[in-house]
Amino acid sequence: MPPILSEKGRIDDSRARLRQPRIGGAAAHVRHRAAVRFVGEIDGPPKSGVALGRSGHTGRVSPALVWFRRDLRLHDLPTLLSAADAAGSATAVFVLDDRLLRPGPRTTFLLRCLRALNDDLGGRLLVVRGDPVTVIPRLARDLGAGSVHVSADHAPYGSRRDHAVEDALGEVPLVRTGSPYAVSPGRVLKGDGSPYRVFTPFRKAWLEHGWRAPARTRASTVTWIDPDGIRGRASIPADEGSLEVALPPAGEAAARTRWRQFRDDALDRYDTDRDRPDLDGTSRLSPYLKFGCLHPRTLLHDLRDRSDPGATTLRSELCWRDFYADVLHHRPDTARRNFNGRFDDIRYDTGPDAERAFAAWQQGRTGFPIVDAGMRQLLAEGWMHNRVRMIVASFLTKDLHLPWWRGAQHFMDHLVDGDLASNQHGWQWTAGCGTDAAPYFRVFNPMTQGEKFDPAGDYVRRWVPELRGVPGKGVHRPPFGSSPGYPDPIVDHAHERRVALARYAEIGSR
Ligand SMILES: Cc1cc2nc3c(=O)[nH]c(=O)nc-3n(C[C@H](O)[C@H](O)[C@H](O)COP(=O)(O)OP(=O)(O)OC[C@H]3O[C@@H](n4cnc5c(N)ncnc54)[C@H](O)[C@@H]3O)c2cc1C
Repeated sequence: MPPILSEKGRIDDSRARLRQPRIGGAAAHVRHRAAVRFVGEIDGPPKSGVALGRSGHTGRVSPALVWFRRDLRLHDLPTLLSAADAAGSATAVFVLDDRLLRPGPRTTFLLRCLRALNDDLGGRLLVVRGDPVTVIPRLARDLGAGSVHVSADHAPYGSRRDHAVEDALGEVPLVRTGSPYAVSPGRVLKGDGSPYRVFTPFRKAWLEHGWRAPARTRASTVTWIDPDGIRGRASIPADEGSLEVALPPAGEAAARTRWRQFRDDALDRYDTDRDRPDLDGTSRLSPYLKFGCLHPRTLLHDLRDRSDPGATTLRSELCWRDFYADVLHHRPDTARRNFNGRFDDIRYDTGPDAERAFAAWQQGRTGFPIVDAGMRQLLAEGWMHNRVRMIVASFLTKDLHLPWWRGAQHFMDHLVDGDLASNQHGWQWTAGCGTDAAPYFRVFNPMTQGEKFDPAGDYVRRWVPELRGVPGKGVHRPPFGSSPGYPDPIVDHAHERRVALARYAEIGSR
């Protein structure tokens, strides 16, 4: 069954939903097969290379445009089914949108993923630079495209942009199929139609809602048009020479390899190891999920027969990702503002001392070893372990009394997986002002957190060379002045905890 289009090409999933079972239901596979049969390749043997020219389907003459954004893969990509269903051939396009491409490790990783996608498409990725609102309609016109196919973007900028593109396309429909989430934002609602604000009931409803089976797609699902000679074609920019961040290998093949490795070697222990920054205990799939080199549905499908603690915990973590996207979808203002407006009145530190403290936090020179290790890992790898993200965020907001959004901005500048929904709400959760927030009185003690989750001190010694001479877990409480080059603590944690609680009490009574 083809995607069902309503006015202006928006997908009306409600009918499709009724007919499609979820969580790997067999009928979902049948649908995918039926949808692309005229292309004749989805279940057949792979062709050598990427198919060229017309598929032989004569009923539809206009080619399609497949616009890649946060879905830089070819497997399990429903957009390809919708394009194959709509047209005999398609142009694959990516728009280098300067509003999103700030120099930094995330952009470098994205460009590497684009190169990998281009290779997977046999060099047939059309890259253009500019504002998608003008570029996409111009391309559609130039190429005589009958439809433009995308995965839906639910983030504030992306959804505004897509509505503007849709308006500028006029008669040519923008066909949204799927999204970067297992369950698209806005789908899981309470009985009264309102959104969830608390994770645990959301997860229950999310599990009951379920997700579709993976879309059976590959490069040859669509007959790709050679973009050579198309007006405005740009090349994929070269890597920044100065980048000193150690990035993971980019692209879909690397993502799938990492997933298999994690699933086969570490998933069994994930529920216990995931809080240990000294171990390689988490999947490190977040950069791939960020750019859609891998879809969470693919992972959830692989986990479908597993109810062991490791698989159950991973399913739950993937649900957090969907939850935060859902929260941001319903409350786009929370990208910049407190989810809980009561926190608008909290007092922050300002002035030169506060700025010095912020700089020390950014550079990993606070004198709190686990905080400094995390901040240095962020600068070196563009990634930080989840437990340590919580510790450094708690430290910034509750020990240094600085606003969460300053820390969130620093994270967005450096994280390869930097994602508005997960980042802003991860910060708000820790600061106490978010949905489902940690109680405001929970102030992480960086020393005891370090001793508990980095019990032998290996994580700290890896990232803070000045402390390599301090053995065992003593590294979390180095004696004052004992390690040359390493700063003494910039604040007294016990005192700052009391200050934080007093400031929370002030807003609590208003
Ligand atoms: C202050 C703060 C900021 C954060 N910023 C981001 C961000 O910008 N981008 C981002 O992807 N994650 C963010 N997270 C969530 C989490 O830290 C990362 O997703 C995780 O560390 C990525 O490593 P992993 O892939 O090995 O995770 P795993 O433990 O292997 O988890 C698998 C996947 O589940 C999802 N996931 C796991 N935990 C969370 C969570 N708490 N919230 C949302 N999704 C989760 C991620 O997609 C992750 O890749 C943030 C958390 C905090 C506390």
